[in-house]
Amino acid sequence: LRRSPAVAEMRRARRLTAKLPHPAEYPLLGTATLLACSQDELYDRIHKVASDYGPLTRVTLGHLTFVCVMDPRDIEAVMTSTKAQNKSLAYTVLMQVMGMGLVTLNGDEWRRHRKAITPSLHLDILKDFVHIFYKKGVGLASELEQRADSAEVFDVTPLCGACANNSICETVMSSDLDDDDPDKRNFLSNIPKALDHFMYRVFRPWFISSWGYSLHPTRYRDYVKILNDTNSFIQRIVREKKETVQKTGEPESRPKRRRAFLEHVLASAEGAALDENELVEEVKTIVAVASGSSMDAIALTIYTLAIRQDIQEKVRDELSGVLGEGPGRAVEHSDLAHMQYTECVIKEVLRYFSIVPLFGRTVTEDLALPSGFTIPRGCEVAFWLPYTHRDPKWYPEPDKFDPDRFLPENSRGRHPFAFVPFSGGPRNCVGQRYAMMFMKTVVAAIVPRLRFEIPAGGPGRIEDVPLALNLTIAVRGGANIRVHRIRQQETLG
Ligand code: HEM
Repeated sequence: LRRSPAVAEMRRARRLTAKLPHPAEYPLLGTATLLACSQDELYDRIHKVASDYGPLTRVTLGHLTFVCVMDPRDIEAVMTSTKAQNKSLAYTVLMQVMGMGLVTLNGDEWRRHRKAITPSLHLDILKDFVHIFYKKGVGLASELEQRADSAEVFDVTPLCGACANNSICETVMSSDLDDDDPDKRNFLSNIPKALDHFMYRVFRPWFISSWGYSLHPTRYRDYVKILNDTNSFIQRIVREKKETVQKTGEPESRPKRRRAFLEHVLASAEGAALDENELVEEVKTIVAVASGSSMDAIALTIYTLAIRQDIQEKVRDELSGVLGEGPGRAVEHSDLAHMQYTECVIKEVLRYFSIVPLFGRTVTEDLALPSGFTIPRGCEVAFWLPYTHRDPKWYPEPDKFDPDRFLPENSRGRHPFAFVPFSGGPRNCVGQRYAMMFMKTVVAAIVPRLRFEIPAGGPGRIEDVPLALNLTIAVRGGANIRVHRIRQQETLG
């Protein structure tokens, strides 16, 4: 675990950042009182602080000093600097929930894990996952069709969560896990609960240490049970897979198509660098980070299409051109390159909503930024993407939802770090290609089959969608929609 910086260093960091614009700070707690609110209010509160004091702001939480960096030129300097490759101290809590894997590790440990994991997320391996993504997308479509028959209004997020979680379980852990396995069901339902605990603690410094959290007995009991159940389920899967590989020489002898990510790691020379416990931690990390982000990205894409019927129709037109009329044929990997407009819509969703909006680093040596300020060592850095992704300097009319911004001719000249939904530099998202393939395939499975609509009383404009922050972004009050089956003659014109 990382230690807090020494007292002298913390004082220096506080002193040297004092001139940065910042909201009111109170003794001992700093700005924490401003941020200790419900998750429903959190997004708006942080965004107001960023808008009032950005693009370079100081926020203090207890003894920690954060510099919030929101200009793309400064973001690039931090994300690519060797002085800022370690994660923020706030990740100490995340480590307990997610495991000691890529998201939370630092230094040589992180480098060793990244080297062991990256080859098993290679394009050649991901290509074989497309048929699983498609199968799960069709499963989501049939769940939605049942709601179409009853004409009900419902929150689409949990269904997207089930689709994402099942895809991840099958592609990351095991392709032969039964959906009715009670441990698997318990595991999947625990992921969002674990992340809730994280968000609750991270903005309440008095709950950050385990001892502090144990003073809240009900929450703490629930938290410990979730952790124990999660660990034992993943241990079981890793052991089973390892035994199979040792006993039968699998997965080398098994058709490549049916292998999950974990089996690739176990079979690879690079993966041998991780022992069984490290592998458990890594799987825990990947499942946790991939599931919430993929769920919210799909739910927000559907919600956006429900609000913007014109964009929904354009996506459907493009898909019928690629896959054929009606539901079309099954998506193949080679089809994805022909879904240019669909990709632009997904990228605009990632810009507009910044699915993982907040993450951070720590600065190990003084770090000079292009804007002129030097971040003192011992400071934590926070990135708040909703500010960066809506900066009018890079996105004219930033509050307008416009997928055409991502056409190649309209992206020219934009700073590469003005669009960082997957972070950037050496610690970027290792699953970014997986995520884009998953989202495109699921959209291609559902949009030809169903029409999405916002019920009366819902937001008429994307600008009016209220957002909640729970590590990832979701629609406050639920992504409530209504769906209709698409009849064949409608698509035939
Ligand atoms: C829409 C979906 C996704 C979004 C928006 C997203 C975004 C991000 C962001 C912003 C980070 C940096 C976090 C930080 O610095 O603390 C990150 C890291 C990471 N993501 Fe993703 N992610 C997505 C999906 C996935 C998927 C599907 C996987 C795995 C298959 C994945 C695995 C990871 C891992 C392992 C890291 C840590 C990388 C490292 O530090 O070396 N993510 N992601």
